Amino acid sequence: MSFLVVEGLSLSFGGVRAVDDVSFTLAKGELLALIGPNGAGKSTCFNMLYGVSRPDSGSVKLDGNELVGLKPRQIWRLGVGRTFQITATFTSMTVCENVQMALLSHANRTFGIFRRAHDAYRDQAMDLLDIIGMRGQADRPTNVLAYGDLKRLELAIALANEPKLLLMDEPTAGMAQPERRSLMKLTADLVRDRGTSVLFTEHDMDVVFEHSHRLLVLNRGRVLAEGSVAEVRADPKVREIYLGGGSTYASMETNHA
Ligand SMILES: Nc1ncnc2c1ncn2[C@@H]1O[C@H](COP(=O)(O)OP(=O)(O)OP(=O)(O)O)[C@@H](O)[C@H]1O
Repeated sequence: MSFLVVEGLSLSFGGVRAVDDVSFTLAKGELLALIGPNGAGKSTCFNMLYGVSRPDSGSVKLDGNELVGLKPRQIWRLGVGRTFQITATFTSMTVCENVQMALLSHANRTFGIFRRAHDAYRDQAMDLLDIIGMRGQADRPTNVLAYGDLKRLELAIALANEPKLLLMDEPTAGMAQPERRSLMKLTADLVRDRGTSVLFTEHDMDVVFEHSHRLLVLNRGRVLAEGSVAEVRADPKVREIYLGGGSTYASMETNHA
């Protein structure tokens, strides 16, 4: 059964139909890539799923619950996590404290109620750092971390909420190729081990082809194609919109042929 059901989602900005009658579904434990050229409507779609923008029309149902009209915090409470294009961590805190903050927030508590800040949820935070391979960096301040480590930390922070659905908006933006692959491999492992559903946007077609279970292609706000990696790659309409894309198209042609 579909866990997320999106139907007829539309939003215009002035005369621009940024998202135009978009419908799709996502199953439990599925990794769905939302791809398309610049300005296709991917971020606008994400913002509507997360309650940041309200659609002009359409419906977003998570496990039967309507999300349209809810605020981001309410959507987060229903088990939707999000990572951002620009990483958001508390730079004055350590790696572990950032995860502890997220765990406290999930438990609806604040520092200082029961234990000292340093101790609260430390063990659980360390478990999450284990998952992302950062236990050894637990007590480093986040402002000295390499960019790839920050992105992994951001994933741990999103996981602290035990999301049933994780929205990842260009999770590998700004990362070098090996780091990109390793972050998405980590995400794919989480999907497999925890049954989390993931919707992600990504410009790197190597990453998309390697890890997605299914692809949804947007162009000018509309769904252009949908299907398995092989189906989408073979679709002439998809090839056409990527023709001007240089390396992106080359990647479609060669690396995975
Ligand atoms: N707040 C806004 N006000 C006006 N127009 C907007 C706004 N947000 C997005 N748009 C327009 O809506 C269309 C879709 O933009 P969107 O950012 O969703 O695309 P995208 O697929 O995420 O692009 P990119 O890959 O470059 O991030 C574009 O034409 C964009 O200029």
